Amino acid sequence: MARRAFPLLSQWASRVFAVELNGAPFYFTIQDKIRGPEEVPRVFSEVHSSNRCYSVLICGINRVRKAQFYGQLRDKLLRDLPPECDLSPMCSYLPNVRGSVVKGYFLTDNSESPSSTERLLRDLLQRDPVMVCSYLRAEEGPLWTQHLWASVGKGDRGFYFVVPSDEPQQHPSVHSIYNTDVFYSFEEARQVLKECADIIPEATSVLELLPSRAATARNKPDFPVVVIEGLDATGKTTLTESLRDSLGATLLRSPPQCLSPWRARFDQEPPLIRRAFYALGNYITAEQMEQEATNAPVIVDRFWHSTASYAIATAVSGPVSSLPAEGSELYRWPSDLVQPSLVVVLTLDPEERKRRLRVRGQGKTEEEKELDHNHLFRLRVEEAYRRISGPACITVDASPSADQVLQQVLLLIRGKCHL
Ligand SMILES: Nc1ncnc2c1ncn2[C@@H]1O[C@H](COP(=O)(O)OP(=O)(O)O)[C@@H](O)[C@H]1O
Ligand SMILES: Nc1ccn([C@@H]2O[C@H](COP(=O)(O)OP(=O)(O)O)[C@@H](O)[C@H]2O)c(=O)n1
Repeated sequence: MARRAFPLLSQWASRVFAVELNGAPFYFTIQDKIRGPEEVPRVFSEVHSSNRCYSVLICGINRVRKAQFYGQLRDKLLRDLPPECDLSPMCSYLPNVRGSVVKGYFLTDNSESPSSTERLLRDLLQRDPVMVCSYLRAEEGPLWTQHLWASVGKGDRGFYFVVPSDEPQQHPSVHSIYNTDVFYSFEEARQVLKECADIIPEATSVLELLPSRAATARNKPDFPVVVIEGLDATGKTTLTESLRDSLGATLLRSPPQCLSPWRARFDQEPPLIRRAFYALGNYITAEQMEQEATNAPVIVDRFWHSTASYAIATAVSGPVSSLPAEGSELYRWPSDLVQPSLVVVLTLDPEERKRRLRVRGQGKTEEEKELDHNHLFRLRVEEAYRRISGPACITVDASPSADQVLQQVLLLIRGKCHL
């Protein structure tokens, strides 16, 4: 077993394992002996007793490499495993220990013989930073055992009984959102791009466009800065352009225009890198906001609410209740990011939003496609929008006509920003 797995092993028996089945996590843990009648965890209860299951967890310390390898591993397993093998995302963590989450995949092999799957997994273990376990039905009784591949250390017999684990209060991914999916300072996001500059040449170009540090908020901008937020097709572009014309305002967006050549490239990257890119876009826009607000009101199409809400809603799965709890520090506005005077979030009935999407008929990001067919994801994004703390934020129903929405938002801006 790779040396990189050793830190993971030190508290192996205290770990909880979560397997994602049909968009919801199922939990199990391990014990070295059976202490009484135990149930079979849901993950295993429907697996035929003659079949095998496996987990492949990614270890190592280089976070950029691990993030990229997670996607590559999925592609490799989908390509090379026998078709009778089912693949589900999984993770393992130490309860309440931030940074203890390791990610990987859970395989259920329904083929006649496990030999080709095992050959592939042995190969992976030799070459890649992974930790592999197999799961077998115990000879007597319905219980399953977990077997760590390769010798583990003195006194460790390398197998455990698999038992159900209580559902944790927080979705396990919540523990790894901080400065991985959502960045809370300019330096944290910039550091990620620095770390990937040798494997993604475009990162250097983005780094060159960045301000030398986050713009320090001046006491009060001369003119108000108003951010318009909302899901795709809620009418942000329509509204922001009308506001610009009505108020003689400057219109900005995040990500800013200067990042356009690199956006598609970073959209292909895993969350760690993609989110750092969008986070840095906000800091570039923040600098422009500060400059422009000395001359005229500023309207901004998307800002930190989008960056944080989409990231949090993607990191967790399942219903709205799996989001970080209301009031969590994960919804806290970064202290080094300029706060707008007002944030307006446009909301729209899902059917009307779909109709507008159809009328517009443009290409969408993968995330926006996901929003379309995943009702729960849409609800999570909208709820995360609501939970973000920091600048004043008002929700506006965007279903009336474009002019009525404009008039309502103008009234709000005049009332709240004394224009
Ligand atoms: N209030 C409105 N009523 C009806 N249609 C609207 C309204 N606002 C925008 N639209 C239309 O809906 C589509 C999406 O609007 P758009 O401004 O591009 O949304 P976004 O920028 O939020 O993705 C466009 O075809 C636009 O003309
Ligand atoms: N400030 C921003 C803006 C967009 N984004 C990401 O970009 C996607 C939406 O951007 P988009 O260009 O499709 O939005 P529209 O302006 O077309 O509605 C979301 O999936 C977010 O993940 C972000 O993270 N931060």
